[in-house]
Amino acid sequence: MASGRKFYVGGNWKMNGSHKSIDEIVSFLNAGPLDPNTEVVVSPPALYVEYARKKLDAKIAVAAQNCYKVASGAFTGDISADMIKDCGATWVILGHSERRNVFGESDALIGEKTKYALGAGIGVIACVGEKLEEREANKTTEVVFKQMESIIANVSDWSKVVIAYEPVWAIGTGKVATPDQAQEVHDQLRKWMAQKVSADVASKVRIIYGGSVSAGNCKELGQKPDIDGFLVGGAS
Ligand SMILES: O=C(CO)COP(=O)(O)O
Repeated sequence: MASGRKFYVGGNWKMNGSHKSIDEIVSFLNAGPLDPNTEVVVSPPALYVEYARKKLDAKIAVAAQNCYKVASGAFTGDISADMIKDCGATWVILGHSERRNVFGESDALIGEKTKYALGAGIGVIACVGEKLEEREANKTTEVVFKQMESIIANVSDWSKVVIAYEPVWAIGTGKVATPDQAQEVHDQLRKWMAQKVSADVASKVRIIYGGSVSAGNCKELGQKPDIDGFLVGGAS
C-alpha cells in the first residue's frame, strides 16, 4: 500500500453462513480492535445482508455479492442496488469470477450493473481476473484490460469504486499469487487506468487482491506498493 490510499479489506462469504455463524463472526468483528486506517467490509449472502447490517458496528460496512441492472421488475430471484441500499448496505461486489464463470455473466452486463449501482448510490467492488490457461498463454493483461473496458465505460464516480484483481486460478485453490505476481498485475492495471481514465484516478483508486488470501500470506502481499487491500473468501 502506498500513496495515501486507505487499505480496504473485504470478506466475501459467498453462499455460506447462517444466523448462528453470522452471530459468531459479528461478535468477533464488533469486539476486535480494528485498524482505523483500514476500511473493513463484509459481504454475506443477500438474504443475510440486512441481518448482518443490523448487528454489525457502524465501523464495518456491508456489501451485497451481486445485483441486477435495474431498480425493480420481473426478474425472479434477483435483487437491485436500491434494495441493497434500503437494507443498509453500501457496497456491492460485481463481476466476481463465480458470476462470470458459473452464471455466465458477460462484460457488458457487468458494465451495466456497475453503472446502475453507482447511480443508485452503492459503491462497487469490481472484480477482474484471468483463468489459468489465459495466464499460461501470456494473456493476463489482455483479459483483465478487456474486462476493465466495460467497467470504466460505466463509472461516473471513481471514489465509489474499488477494483479487485482476482486471478481465477487462485480462488479457493490455496494457490495464492506470489506478491510479485500480484504486484505486477496491479501495477499494469494502475498504468492502464492512468492512460484510459486519468493519472489522478489511477493514483487514487484502490486495487485489492483476492485469491487464497490468508492470515499467513496477507502481510507480505499487503507490503507491495500497488496492493491496497484484499477480497478474502474462505479465510473470511
Ligand atoms: O473469491 C474470492 C474473494 O472474492 C477469493 O476466495 P478465496 O479466498 O476462498 O480464494
